[in-house]
Amino acid sequence: MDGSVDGSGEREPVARKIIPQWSQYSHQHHTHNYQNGEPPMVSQLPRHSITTETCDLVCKVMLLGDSGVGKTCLLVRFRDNMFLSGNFISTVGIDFRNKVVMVDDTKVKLQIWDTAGQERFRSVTHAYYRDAHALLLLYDVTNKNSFDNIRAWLGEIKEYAQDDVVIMLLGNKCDSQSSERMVRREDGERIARENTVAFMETSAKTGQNVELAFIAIARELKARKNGTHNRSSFNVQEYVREQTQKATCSSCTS
Ligand SMILES: Nc1nc2c(ncn2[C@@H]2O[C@H](COP(=O)(O)OP(=O)(O)OP(=O)(O)O)[C@@H](O)[C@H]2O)c(=O)[nH]1
Ligand SMILES: [Mg+2]
Repeated sequence: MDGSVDGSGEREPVARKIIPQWSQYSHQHHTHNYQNGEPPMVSQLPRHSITTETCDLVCKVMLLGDSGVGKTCLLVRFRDNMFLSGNFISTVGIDFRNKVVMVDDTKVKLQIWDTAGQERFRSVTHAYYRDAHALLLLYDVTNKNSFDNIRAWLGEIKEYAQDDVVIMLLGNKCDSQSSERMVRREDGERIARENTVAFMETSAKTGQNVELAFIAIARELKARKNGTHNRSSFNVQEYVREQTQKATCSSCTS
């Protein structure tokens, strides 16, 4: 992998100063608590307050998908390299974490917004789509319904997000036993192809492809920023395909 840099436990200072009660999850305490028990209003959120600090690029990435598909776990795996096993505590409203990654010589800050998959929070999360540079749309390979809902999610994205938003479809929980699997990899590939979005299967539990998903997004956004985004220079779908094939090949030979 190309040098992902963890913030080494460094907390995101600007956001935390503004609303220190946020983002209180940890391995033992996986909760999403908001002031007065309510998700914050859009205007209270720090998205415009996050400075670029010493980063060359700041990208806003949103995690979307049905409740229980593993959005929070994916974020925690990426940010803290941990897996939140045990009781499932559904996200309330929206939450975020920052992580800085290196893409070649560029320091990219990913501001990752973890949304609640539950229907009742949809109107809260819709308000954030328009500012997102990239969307990671998850389904759970052991939950057919979460896959069937992908078309509806893509419809919402079309309605609320920017036209040029980068979308990546992720079939999460690919660590699951084959008897539990309800969605074949080919089905994920097909719907991604039909909608011209990148695709891979991930596991927040084992970490498989988690870093790759975020790094691919960072690479794509960097290429766009540099104005080098055209078919010949960088294509996120091809990049993901190549990288996942490489990973498969090396695990076959090892
Ligand atoms: N086996 C397996 N279980 C996972 C994986 N990712 C998440 N889970 C489990 O799935 C459940 C839901 O995970 P969450 O990350 O909280 O789901 P979510 O998408 O954030 O759900 P909402 O916050 O309600 O939208 C938890 O019990 C996790 O332990 C995975 O990759 N593999
Ligand atoms: Mg969650």
